[in-house]
Amino acid sequence: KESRAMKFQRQHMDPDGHPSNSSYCNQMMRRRKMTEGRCKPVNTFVHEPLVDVQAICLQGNITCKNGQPNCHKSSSSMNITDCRLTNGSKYPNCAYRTSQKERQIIVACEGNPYVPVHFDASV
Ligand SMILES: Nc1ncnc2c1ncn2[C@@H]1O[C@H](C(=O)NS(=O)(=O)C[C@H]2[C@@H](O)[C@H](n3ccc(=O)[nH]c3=O)O[C@@H]2CO)[C@@H](O)[C@H]1O
Repeated sequence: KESRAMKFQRQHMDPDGHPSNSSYCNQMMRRRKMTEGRCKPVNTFVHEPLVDVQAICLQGNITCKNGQPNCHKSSSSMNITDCRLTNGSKYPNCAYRTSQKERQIIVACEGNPYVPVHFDASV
C-alpha cells in the first residue's frame, strides 16, 4: 500500500522537471496516475529538491484549509506548476491548463518522520 508520504511525492514532486510546453500537465497528470476514474481538477507540481520541500515541515505551524493545525508555509517562493482542468475537458480525455509560477507553498505534515502528506495551497 502506498504511504501518504509517497502519495504526496507521486502527486506533487517533480524536482528535475519543468513545463517545457503546454502539454506538461496533460502528460504528468496521466503519468502520475491522477486521471484514473476521474480527472483530478487541480494539482500542483513542485520543481524543487525533495529535501527543500521536506524542510517546510520545520517551519511554524499554520492552520490548514480544513482547520487542522499541521500546515506549514515555505519560507521562500518555489518554482511550481499548477495544473487546472479545462472547461471543455471530458473524462477520460483529461485536458489541463499548465501554469508555471513562483509561489510560497503550504503543505500539511504528519508522521514520524514528520513529512509532507498533503498540498494545501500556494500563496
Ligand atoms: N491538515 C491535513 N493534515 C493531513 N492530511 C490532510 C490535511 N488536510 C487534508 N489532508 C488529506 O490530504 C488528502 C488530500 O488529497 N487532500 S486534498 O485537499 O484533496 C488535496 C488537494 C491538492 O492535492 C490539490 N491542490 C489544491 C490546491 C492547489 O493549489 N494545489 C493542489 O495540488 O487539490 C486537492 C483538493 O483541494 C486527503 O487524504 C486528506 O485527508
